Amino acid sequence: MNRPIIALDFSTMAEVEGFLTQFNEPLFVKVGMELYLQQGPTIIKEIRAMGHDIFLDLKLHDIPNTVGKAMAGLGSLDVQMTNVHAQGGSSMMKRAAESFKDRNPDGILIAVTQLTSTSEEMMQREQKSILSLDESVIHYAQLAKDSGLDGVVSSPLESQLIHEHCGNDFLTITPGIRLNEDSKDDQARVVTPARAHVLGSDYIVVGRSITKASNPVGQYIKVKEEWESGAE
Ligand SMILES: O=C(O)c1cc(=O)[nH]c(=O)n1[C@@H]1O[C@H](COP(=O)(O)O)[C@@H](O)[C@H]1O
Repeated sequence: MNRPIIALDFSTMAEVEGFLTQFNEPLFVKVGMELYLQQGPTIIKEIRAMGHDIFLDLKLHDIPNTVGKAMAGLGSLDVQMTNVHAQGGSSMMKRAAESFKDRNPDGILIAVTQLTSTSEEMMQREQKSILSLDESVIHYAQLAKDSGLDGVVSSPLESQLIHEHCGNDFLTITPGIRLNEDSKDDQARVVTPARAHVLGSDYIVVGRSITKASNPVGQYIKVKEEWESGAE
């Protein structure tokens, strides 16, 4: 079972250090826009030096040339996973994959399908999509697969469908994870770690349930046990 990925949604190195030094094991952590855009590439070096694996989540979405060039930079950083937005299209994703894999052949490149903060009602009202949420996620997953990516980001609610359409080796990375007692915050499609296991997600991404807990290590262990056992 892959370790739960902890979203380090902090803005300073001091907060990151304060959080990570509580743990006595190598973690898989996510560095997102909030942290990377304020601390830059140094944060990657610092976290790698502490022995943790990194998912660099910048969700690149621009014209193919720009994303290709930006991915060349990210490919030179020592990260284990990174992502783009599938809505940027197949040419953009192909350029991203070429640039990233050229420099980091073992790195995992994934694409966001529909954000877990998006509901079906919102998708149809704001994106004017004629597809259902499931259809849209499958469409983008297939496009990402055909463009040479390793997997997609979605809610665990779509993991089974993605595996049915794109195969079991195509990775499903799933945020929007909440324990039963947690609030949903700004997420629309939420699932417990146990349910994500049952639905066949390959990775779960967990932020506030762990980072805002009074005992983050205890909460991480709880999430990990639920995720590994599939029982709440
Ligand atoms: O790409 C992501 O990681 C991502 C995609 C998505 O659809 N939804 C989503 O929540 N995320 C990220 O996953 C994390 C979820 O955080 P929490 O809601 O605090 O658990 C955040 O850092 C989001 O940026």
